[in-house]
Amino acid sequence: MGPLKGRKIVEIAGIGPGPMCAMLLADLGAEVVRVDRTVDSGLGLRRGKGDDSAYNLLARGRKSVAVDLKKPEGVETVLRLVEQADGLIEGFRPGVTERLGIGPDVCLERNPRLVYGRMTGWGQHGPLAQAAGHDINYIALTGALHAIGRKDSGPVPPLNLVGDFGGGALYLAFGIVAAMLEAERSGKGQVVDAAMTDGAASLMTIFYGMHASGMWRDERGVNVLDTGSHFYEVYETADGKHVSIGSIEPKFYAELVRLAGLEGEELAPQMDPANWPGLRARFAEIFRRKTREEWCAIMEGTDVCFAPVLSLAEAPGHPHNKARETFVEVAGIVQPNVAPRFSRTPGAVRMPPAKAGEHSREILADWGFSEQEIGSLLANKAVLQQEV
Ligand SMILES: CC(C)(COP(=O)(O)OP(=O)(O)OC[C@H]1O[C@@H](n2cnc3c(N)ncnc32)[C@H](O)[C@@H]1OP(=O)(O)O)[C@@H](O)C(=O)NCCC(=O)NCCSC(=O)C(=O)O
Repeated sequence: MGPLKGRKIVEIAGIGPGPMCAMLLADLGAEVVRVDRTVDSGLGLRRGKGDDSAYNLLARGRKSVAVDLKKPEGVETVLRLVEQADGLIEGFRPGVTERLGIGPDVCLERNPRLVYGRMTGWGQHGPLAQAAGHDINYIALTGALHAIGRKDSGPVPPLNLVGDFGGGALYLAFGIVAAMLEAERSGKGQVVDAAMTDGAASLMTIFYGMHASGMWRDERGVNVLDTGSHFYEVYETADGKHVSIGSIEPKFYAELVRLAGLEGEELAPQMDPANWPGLRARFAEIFRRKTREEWCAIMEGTDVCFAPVLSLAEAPGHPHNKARETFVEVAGIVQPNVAPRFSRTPGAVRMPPAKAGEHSREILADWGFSEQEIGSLLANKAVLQQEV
């Protein structure tokens, strides 16, 4: 099931955004084969409890073949998968796949329709292209990191959501799907260069417009949406928890004022930034008077634009999330469900994360390798079968 059913993708396993992109495509029905390493790269998930791979949720929905790409037979194995694929995902430093022998030129020669998806931080070229980095560095270069945080605080890294996942995985997924659509018409594949700096910069588009118009000051924590205003804020409640308020429009703000019990009070005008610190102090004092639950009873589901701030442990249990099955339990682990939703061809979490090389024999057989070929690849350790 899923709108990408029938599409075949080869994922050369990496970290962070590449696996997330592969997960998104697999959730929507693509048949993704994950090419893992034959030895532990040391880049995997750090051990929490139990078996690492079971908790590596970004690896869900697809089978794994473990291939040693430093062996010519391993390279040839991947190229044979590539011949049959619609797309490929890789997330190494620029030049790594070329040196391994699975670069875009070689792959597109084997399969001219292939969409070759490349996930990096800095992109395939530019002065920083060869430097190591992580999300925090990539978003630092886009204006995004500078903009996030409170007045008088330093920048606050927004987890690795903006670079790895928003600016990286999602743009690569979008790029791969767009290029696959184009390949259907032209018969030609191409390279998709998804750089997290480009993606994170793209996510900042609206702020560049607001800045150019004079509506956004190039400082943290003094603007409408960056906790500068009192009506787009999180407030602490009597029990030390928090609620989120997003009452931007005057009619929704009026509802906030009413349900906060401030209707009778002479409040300074909402939209003048000069009034924001004073109004924030007033609302902070009001919200501290009741618990989060009590505020939910008053404001949740109204047009205040309100929601309780839930923790990871709490979120899956919220009635709205439960009603919509926003979270799902797979193999005993609660996790976010597939998004978005399709009316005719819904996606699904098809399987829990595989161990590296768990399906090596099965994948190769499915993709047309003979018993003899599989036996020889296993014998010379170009491919490893993990026994589970
Ligand atoms: C993350 C990295 C800095 C990690 O750097 P390195 O550990 O030095 O890896 P490189 O990419 O340079 O090279 C990968 C090496 O793995 C080897 N390699 C890969 N697959 C295989 C298999 N199957 N078999 C054998 N060898 C393999 C490959 O030949 C390279 O080795 P050699 O042949 O010996 O060179 C880089 O991969 C990178 O810049 N990637 C793009 C951006 C990125 O993903 N950033 C992190 C996002 S995650 C994040 O931000 C976060 O988690 O937080």
